[in-house]
Amino acid sequence: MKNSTQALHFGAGNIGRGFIGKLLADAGIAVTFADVNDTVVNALKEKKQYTVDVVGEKSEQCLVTGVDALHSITDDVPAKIATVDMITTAVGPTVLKMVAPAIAIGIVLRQEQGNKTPLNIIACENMVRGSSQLKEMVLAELSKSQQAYVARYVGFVDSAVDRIVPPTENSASDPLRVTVETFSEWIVDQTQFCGEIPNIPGMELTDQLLAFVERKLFTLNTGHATTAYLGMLKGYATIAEAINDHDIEQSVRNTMAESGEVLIRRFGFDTQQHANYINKIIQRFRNPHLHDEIVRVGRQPIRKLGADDRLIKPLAGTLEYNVANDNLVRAIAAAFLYENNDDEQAVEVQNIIRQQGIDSAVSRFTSLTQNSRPCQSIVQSYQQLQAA
Ligand SMILES: NC(=O)C1=CN([C@@H]2O[C@H](COP(=O)(O)OP(=O)(O)OC[C@H]3O[C@@H](n4cnc5c(N)ncnc54)[C@H](O)[C@@H]3O)[C@@H](O)[C@H]2O)C=CC1
Ligand SMILES: O=P(O)(O)OC[C@H]1O[C@](O)(CO)[C@@H](O)[C@@H]1O
Repeated sequence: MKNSTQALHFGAGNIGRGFIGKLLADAGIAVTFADVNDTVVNALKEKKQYTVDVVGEKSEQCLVTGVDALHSITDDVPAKIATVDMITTAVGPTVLKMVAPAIAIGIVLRQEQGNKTPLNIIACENMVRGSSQLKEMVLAELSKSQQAYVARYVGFVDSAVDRIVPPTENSASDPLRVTVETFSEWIVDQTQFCGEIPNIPGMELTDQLLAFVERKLFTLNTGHATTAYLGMLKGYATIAEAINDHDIEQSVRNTMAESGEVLIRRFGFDTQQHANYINKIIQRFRNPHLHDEIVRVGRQPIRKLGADDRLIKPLAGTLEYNVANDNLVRAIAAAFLYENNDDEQAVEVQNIIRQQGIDSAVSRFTSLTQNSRPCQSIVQSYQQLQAA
C-alpha cells in the first residue's frame, strides 16, 4: 500500500470514529469523514483529531490524528471521491441509499479525469453483503459506459464488522470522543478487491465471507437482540443489567446454541470453538464499562424481524436442518412485545398487533406463512410471555 493512501469514510458516528476510521488512520491512511452532523463535522475540521476510550480487558486512551471532514450535503464530496483510494461507510442500512448518488457522481468524475487508479468501496454495516447492495444502488445511477468503468476500476468489497460501540455519555462536552469495547473484528471478502489488497492491520481477509457474516449475525446479533427483548420485558435498562439476570443469560445462551447448531451444520464450524465464541460474546455483553441501552440494541424491531435478519434467518435455518428452536421462537415472541414510544418501528408493530391481531402481525413482519407451524409457535410463545 502506498504511504499516501487516502480514504473517505461516510458516517462519523460510533463505528465510524470508534472503529473503522481509527483503524484506517492507525494504518497511516489519510482519512476524511463525510457526515451530515454539523457539530461533528465542524469539530473534526477544526481539531483534526479525536480521542477513543477503549474499555474492557485492556483499557486504554487512544488519540486518532490526521483526520479531516466534509459535510455530506454542502461540501464537494464527489471531488474528494475522485481522488481517494478507498471509500468506507458506517451510516446504517437505511441511509446507504442516500450516499449512493454522491459515490456515483464521484466515479463519473474519476472516469472523466481518466483516473485509472483502483477504488475499493467497503460498506461496514449490519447487513448481509452490504457493499454488493450499495453497488446495485450506484450502478442504477450510471450509464452503460460508466458501468463498464466501474467493472474495470472499482471494487465493492463485502465485509462483516463487529465491535460494540454505544453512543458516548459525555458527548456534550466533547462531541468527538467515543468509547469502544476492546474486542474488534473486521473481515472482508478478499475476492472482491480491485487491484492490490491494502495491508491494513485489523482488516482480516477471507474467501468465505458468508460464513463469517452469518456467524456474527446468528450469534452476536441474535444474542444481543434476545438480551434486549427479554431484558425489556423484565424492566432492565441496559444490556449488562439484563445479561446479569441468570434466567436471561440462560435463555440467551440457549438461543445462541440453537442458531449455532445451524452454523455448525451449514459451515462446519468446530463445536468447541463455537462454544468458546458464544462464551466470549456473553462476556462482551457483561462489559461493566459500556453503558449500552436496551433501546439501542432493540431499535427498529421491524428491521430486526425481517426474513434476512438476526432472528428469522437463524429460525429458518433450524427448520432447514430440523433442529431445536424453542428459544429462538421465544426471542422472536419477545420482539413482538417490545414497546418503545420513541421508536417508530416499535410503535408500528404494536399498532398492527392491536388492529389486526398477533397472528397477522407475525406473518406480516417475519414473512412466515400465516398459520404455518413456526408462526403458530411464535404466537403461542407471545401469549405465554404476555400472561407471565
Ligand atoms: N455501534 C455499533 O456497535 C455497531 C454498529 N454497526 C453498524 O454500523 C453502522 C453505523 O452504526 P453506528 O455507528 O452505531 O451509528 P451512528 O448513528 O452512531 O452513526 C451513523 C452516522 O451516519 C451519519 N449519517 C447519516 N446520514 C448521513 C449521510 N447522508 N451522509 C453521511 N453520514 C450520514 C450520522 O450523522 C451518524 O454520524 C450501522 O449499520 C450499524 O448497524 C456495526 C457494528 C457495531
Ligand atoms: O445496529 P443494529 O443493527 O440496530 O443492531 C444493534 C446491533 O449492532 C451492534 O451495534 C453491532 O453489531 C450490536 O451491538 C447490536 O447487536
